[in-house]
Amino acid sequence: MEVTPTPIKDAVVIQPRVFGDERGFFMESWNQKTFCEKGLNLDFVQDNQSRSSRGILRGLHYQNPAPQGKLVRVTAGSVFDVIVDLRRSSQTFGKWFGLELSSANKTMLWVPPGMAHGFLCLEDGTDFLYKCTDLYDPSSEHCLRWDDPEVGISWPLDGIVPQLSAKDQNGRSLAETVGYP
Ligand SMILES: Cc1cn([C@H]2C[C@H](O)[C@@H](COP(=O)(O)OP(=O)(O)O[C@H]3O[C@@H](C)C(=O)[C@@H](O)[C@H]3O)O2)c(=O)[nH]c1=O
Repeated sequence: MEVTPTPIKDAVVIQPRVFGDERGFFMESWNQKTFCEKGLNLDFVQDNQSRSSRGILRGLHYQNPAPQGKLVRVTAGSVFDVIVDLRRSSQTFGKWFGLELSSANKTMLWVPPGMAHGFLCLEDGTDFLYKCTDLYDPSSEHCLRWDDPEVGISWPLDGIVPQLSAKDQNGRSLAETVGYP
């Protein structure tokens, strides 16, 4: 597998090794030893899956306290996945990074604790899978608004009018964010 840095400190793009044959393909989506050898010494305690239609935008979510690191990927369809650094001591505080994750490219993103995370679904029937380093804690969940001008995310909307949950429609700006130290 290949691990590539992103502009956000500690966040990396992971390209798994894919073994294709006449039956289809095989890949390791998580292997504690090989990830550890690449500097990703991770303990996961929860796995999640969501299905979305084209135009659904989930995010940008974070838990504070009890931040979650997330290893994210797509097994059907495609998304534009985004992280925003909320660590006030980080040189990239307030900066965003985004990339396409799809069943075709099989790319994964390691989202370290301290990020707001979300995605725009680009295809109907998209399945989004992720492993988390901490448990879901509704009492500590927050939402950074997807279109905060101070963050300035360039979403690939291409005519899409994003559809958000009621909770996400009430996301806060970066200035109002409960950030991390
Ligand atoms: C996130 C989560 C939700 N739920 C429940 C609560 C609610 O009734 C229902 C849907 O929850 P949400 O609307 O928060 O689901 P969703 O908008 O998909 O939330 C997810 O968005 C992406 C972008 C992330 O990064 C995740 O960490 C998570 O916040 O599922 C759990 O039981 N466990 C969980 O871990």
